[in-house]
Amino acid sequence: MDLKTEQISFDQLISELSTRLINSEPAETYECIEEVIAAIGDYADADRCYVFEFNDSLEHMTNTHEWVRTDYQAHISDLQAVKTADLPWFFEQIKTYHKCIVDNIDFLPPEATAEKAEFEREQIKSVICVGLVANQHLLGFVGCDMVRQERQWTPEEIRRLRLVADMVANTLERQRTYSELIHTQRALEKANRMLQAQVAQDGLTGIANRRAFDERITNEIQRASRHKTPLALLIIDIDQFKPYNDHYGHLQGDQALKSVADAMFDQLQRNTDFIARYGGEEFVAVISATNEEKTKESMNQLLEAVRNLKIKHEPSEVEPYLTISIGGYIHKPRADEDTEDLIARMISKADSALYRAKSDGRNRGYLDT
Ligand SMILES: Nc1nc2c(ncn2[C@@H]2O[C@H](COP(=O)(O)OP(=O)(O)OP(=O)(O)O)[C@@H](O)[C@H]2O)c(=O)[nH]1
Repeated sequence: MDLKTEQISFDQLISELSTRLINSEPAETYECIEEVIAAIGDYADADRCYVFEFNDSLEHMTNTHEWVRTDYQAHISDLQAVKTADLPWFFEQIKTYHKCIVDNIDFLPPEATAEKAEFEREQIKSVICVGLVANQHLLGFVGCDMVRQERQWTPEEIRRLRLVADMVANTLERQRTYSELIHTQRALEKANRMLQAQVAQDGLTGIANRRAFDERITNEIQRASRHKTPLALLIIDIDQFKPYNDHYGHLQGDQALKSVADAMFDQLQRNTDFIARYGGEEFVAVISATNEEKTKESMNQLLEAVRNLKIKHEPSEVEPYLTISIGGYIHKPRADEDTEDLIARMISKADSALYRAKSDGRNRGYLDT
């Protein structure tokens, strides 16, 4: 092949490879670079062709891609996180001139003793490396080794490797930007999820708030209507909480509210049911796919869980410890029922049952159907 024909065929190869890199998905970048260095190594008649990447502080370099001619030894596994300070002459060449060209390792300058030892270890006779620079950042280098014989690298070969280096550098830069973008996107999604959770959470007790309840009851009514299963709504109110606050103070009142919320939450968690703070010292629970018997059982468990806390309540006329009263309503939603009307009706029915529980002495639960 004469020089002109060879140049044309190389330019064609570069053009094909760069098209492939440009069109590659970020996930395919790694494989694409592998293909590029294999094509270049083979085309340039080198024995090895590789890419190294620096870490951000330029303290380490890692061999990320390697192509090796058949029967020659690969070195990628022993060239991971190599300290740049261990090859100071080489690193200086790449950093300052963005290239390091060695035709014959016997003619390396005296200060390159570490480099000579490393080249000998890898049986390298000649080597050429060109810096990967994108947006004025040195990302690494691409290089070719000659093991078979020495080689005088021509200006044309240096020019070609520079083209390859620019192509790889831009691809890596694009990949980094993409990874940063993904990272930012994940962080944003996480922040968003946390915000959403906060929006649905009661600040004092940490359980769901009224807003979350509104959403949940709507969904549960629609689900119960589709599955034709009964749904129970409970309103739970702490007994004689005003005298509790008056006697123990508002701060201790807050503490008691948290303990009651925790105990009820733990109790209902087992049934994958839902409890929210409805406001003040009032809570609301939704028990799905249930029946009268199971709902009464859940109500008794809630009453018992709060009694078992044994939170002292001296001024109470009910018990010497904190208790709750519960009003419930159980209903099988029909497809023709308006969800909003039904929510209002369920709340009102549960409220009436609660009123009766309070009137009959508190520390009890009534369920209406
Ligand atoms: N510590 C504290 N108290 C609250 C909070 N929200 C509401 N309360 C108090 O809860 C008490 C509710 O009192 P009432 O509605 O009169 O009812 P009660 O004393 O519990 O009596 P019964 O419900 O009839 O048993 C009021 O004193 C409110 O100040 C809160 O976030 N923290």
